[in-house]
Amino acid sequence: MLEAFTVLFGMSYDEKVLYMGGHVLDPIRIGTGFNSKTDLDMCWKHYVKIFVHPEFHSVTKPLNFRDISKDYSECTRAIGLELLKAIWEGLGMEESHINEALKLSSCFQNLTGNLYPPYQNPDIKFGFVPHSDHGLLTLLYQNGVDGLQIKHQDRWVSVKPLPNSIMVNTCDHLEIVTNGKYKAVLHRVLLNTEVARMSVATTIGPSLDAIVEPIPDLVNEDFPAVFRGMKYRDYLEQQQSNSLVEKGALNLISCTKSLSFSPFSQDLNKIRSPPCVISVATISPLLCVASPRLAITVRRAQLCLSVLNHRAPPIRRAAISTTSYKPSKPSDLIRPRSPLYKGSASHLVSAKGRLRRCSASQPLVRPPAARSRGRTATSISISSISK
Ligand SMILES: O=C(O)CCC(=O)C(=O)O
Ligand SMILES: [Fe+2]
Repeated sequence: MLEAFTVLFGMSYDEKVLYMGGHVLDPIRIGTGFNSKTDLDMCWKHYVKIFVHPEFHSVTKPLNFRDISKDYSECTRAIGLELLKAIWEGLGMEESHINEALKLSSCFQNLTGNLYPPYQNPDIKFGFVPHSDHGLLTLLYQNGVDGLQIKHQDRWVSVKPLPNSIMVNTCDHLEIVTNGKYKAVLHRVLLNTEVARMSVATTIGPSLDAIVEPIPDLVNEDFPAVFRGMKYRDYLEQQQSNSLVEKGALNLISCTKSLSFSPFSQDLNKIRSPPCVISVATISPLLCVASPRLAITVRRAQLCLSVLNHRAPPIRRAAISTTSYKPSKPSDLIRPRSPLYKGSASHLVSAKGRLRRCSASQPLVRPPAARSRGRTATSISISSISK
């Protein structure tokens, strides 16, 4: 898949311009930064974003892109849905019940190729600014170049790309539907001055028409709903149309009242009025596999309280280890080809609305997977770190 995106990024401006500058809900978009209209100077990257489910879309060139991306999307969707099943089970929730609430049979899935050309400029720090993803889970494949970091216990921690592995990030809608039991993981990408980084991210979310709110089974007196319901399509549009500011979109639908946790209920009663924000992600909930404690951080201005001792939902391990991404087409990403990307110029980098050329003459580092002919991606690393 990386290879197909590499060819796509390397195509001429004329071939790509068709997909540039559209609406955030257009099924195929090519651009620069996060949202070309709002944050040109903040994210040093190019992207291709394609909606692949419930309707499958594809660019027409490169010619093999359609087949490869269809195959990749189907495999990763199967993994994502299997992981979600394990999560529902761990929380003691009825699978059918939650699938209905999120309308998962017509779940939304997008496929994003990210290209971060090497760059050195003291004014631009990030390939991708700190953010959380909008969906339920994001499955991420990287080309082996460092840069990705996640926020863990208020510190940014580098996540080493593991060869042949897909990393899983928990996203905003998992936090919403589980009423904050699972936290969307904050992540960012630092710029690399030497080599280009590439990643393929596929996010699986509820149906675009689902109005998502905390599932009633997880709402009670001790844990009142921490988010308001919102249609996923509206959330997506809002999140994608604005600058990404950490968990800005999620915070907008955070409830600011009725916080009555013990043992801090007294303190929390004092901070019922806005702008109290609950559930800033300090721990990726999937880290619960390793850590049985889930921290919920409640913040109001400078005030931080930690509510601990909530038992973390167990993950059904079998679900994680029995499913893996197996490219079924020989043309897929693991086929070696050297170098992946050479000498061509990309016109995609723009600043303040002007398109300017960016030479990407440095070859991309070959993904570790490419070195081992015929190997499949066999492991899934959960987005988190072990201490
Ligand atoms: O390139 C990466 O590793 C991260 C990409 C990402 O966060 C995203 O596409 O949402
Ligand atoms: Fe992301």
